[in-house]
Amino acid sequence: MSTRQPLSAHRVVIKVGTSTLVYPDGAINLRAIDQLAFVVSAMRHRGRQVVLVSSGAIGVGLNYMGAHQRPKAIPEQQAIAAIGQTELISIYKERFATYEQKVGQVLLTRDIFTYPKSHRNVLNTFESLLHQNVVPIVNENDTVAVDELDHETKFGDNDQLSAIVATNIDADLLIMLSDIDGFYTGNPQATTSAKLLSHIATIDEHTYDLAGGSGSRFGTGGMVTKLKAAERMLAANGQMILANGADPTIIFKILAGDSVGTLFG
Ligand SMILES: Nc1ncnc2c1ncn2[C@@H]1O[C@H](COP(=O)(O)OP(=O)(O)O)[C@@H](O)[C@H]1O
Ligand SMILES: N[C@@H](CCC(=O)OP(=O)(O)O)C(=O)O
Repeated sequence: MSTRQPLSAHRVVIKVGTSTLVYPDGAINLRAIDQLAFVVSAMRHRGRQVVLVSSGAIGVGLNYMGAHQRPKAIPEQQAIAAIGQTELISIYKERFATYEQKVGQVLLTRDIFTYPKSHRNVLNTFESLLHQNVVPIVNENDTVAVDELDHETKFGDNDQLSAIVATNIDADLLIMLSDIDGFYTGNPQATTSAKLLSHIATIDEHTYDLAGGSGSRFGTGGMVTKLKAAERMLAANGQMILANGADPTIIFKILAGDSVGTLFG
């Protein structure tokens, strides 16, 4: 199965989507969160530096409030995210603690890196956390982010946020876990004949033609934002792997060079 080189990346960003953390019926996938804590802790103990970018605030918030539908109004979504983020991070803290791994919460907006002083402060925070062997758990600061056209802090896109974080902290590899085995020649939910692409060296408009929107009820990005994230990584001479997060121990296979998911770059 091992058709790729093992990935020696020292600094790795892992992005995990709502679809990995929340079941389609709205329940929290505690097993996935536990496995994630196990894998990330193991990577850390083997000398890698890992940053986790985790979605799920809205999905977990809906579950916590016993709601089944994502509210339409932005303030209500932001309130649900505030509630869910608290719950999400406390689950992470507890699960990571069983593997003797400390975590720190970092909430960011996408434009943070465009302001020199905040940029410097955020980078210093990451460096300090990593230096202290603490795993930063990042999400968008959903209560601050706004949903305005042409405004960079558009609400709800952790795919691009993860690539912005990865390129700014000079991570070599972005592992993006979703609810699908990788990038297909079309949205598999709409096109049954769609085929998995194992390697994409360059991204152009033809690649975007193959990408569709989100397949889950609580996720936001779909494949377009994942391609944009991959483009950012490639432009910074990094790599991105899109793989299925149903079993987060797939990360061990990815790092070993097994041919799973789609490798960009
Ligand atoms: N070309 C494609 N290849 C794979 N999945 C695609 C493609 N186009 C659209 N999709 C959809 O994108 C979904 C993953 O995006 P999303 O629902 O936002 O997940 P996440 O919550 O992990 O970010 C898949 O489940 C699939 O339905
Ligand atoms: N920040 C929001 C959603 C962000 C988002 O991009 O969601 P997803 O498409 O599942 O990665 C949350 O935590 O619910």
